[in-house]
Amino acid sequence: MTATIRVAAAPISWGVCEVPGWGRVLDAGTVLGEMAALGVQATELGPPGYLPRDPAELRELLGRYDLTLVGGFLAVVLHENQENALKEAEESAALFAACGGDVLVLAAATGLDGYDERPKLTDAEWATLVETASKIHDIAAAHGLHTVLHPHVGTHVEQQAEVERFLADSDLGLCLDTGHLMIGGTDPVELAKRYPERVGHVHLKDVRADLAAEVRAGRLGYTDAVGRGIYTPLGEGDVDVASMVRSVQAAGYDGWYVLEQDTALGAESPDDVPRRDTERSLAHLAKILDSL
Ligand SMILES: O=C1C[C@@H](O)[C@H](O)[C@@H](O)C1=O
Repeated sequence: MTATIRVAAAPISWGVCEVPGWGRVLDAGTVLGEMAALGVQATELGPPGYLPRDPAELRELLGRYDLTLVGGFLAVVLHENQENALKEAEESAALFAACGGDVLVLAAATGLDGYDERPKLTDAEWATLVETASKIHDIAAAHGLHTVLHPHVGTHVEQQAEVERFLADSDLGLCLDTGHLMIGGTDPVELAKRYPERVGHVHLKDVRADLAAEVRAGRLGYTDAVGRGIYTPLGEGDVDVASMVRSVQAAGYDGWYVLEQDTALGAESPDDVPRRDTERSLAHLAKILDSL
């Protein structure tokens, strides 16, 4: 029997990223049209400037492509300037909820542009980070959303010790992003098995282990690694996606599986790369579901 799961896509697979100067950006009509043509049901929102932020306009646009909204990613500084983080969270949560979203995916931004550098936090700043995340959880809950912390390269929750520290210090669930976890040195399958009750959202990515090791060792910058193809379609890298899906399904996970292959389109990259790669990921996922 084929298991039924909720599958969504994310704009980053089409090169749409919150990092200034990341790469060539395809227009929203192309991205949404291709998502719909591939048969995904929903999308994460993507960064400001990509889709309208007026709820009625956004609902109308997504509706035109038969897509619903999962929620969205909010990378914001949590370790200082709490008032600003709470204001941004309130605005994002109100928008996600008004458009039918159910999850706020939070990342502990450094305050620098991009994900290549990471200043160290003091214990006091870490405590503020945890407290701000908890307050954002409450703000989102008031809008009917759940909040998950997304361990992410180039943020303050990247490496295994930081993921474990966050799990110990906070009650929040995690966005289990198989790619960012692996690059940060955490085995996503093992994490999912150890903390099944903390998996609140899933971003499915595949990653080349050789390039991930170079990034971890500090011999390759993250942006350069993305340019060299550290992210691959599902099934073509070194993440055990099948075991991950089996493990979270067996634990009763019933949230979204968001297909995300972080992509930076160069001036010469063909426009059809994101669609082709996502199609390959969907085919791999379908095989996994057939085997459940
Ligand atoms: O969840 C995510 C949102 C993206 O926009 C971000 O750049 C990417 O790395 C990611 O994992």
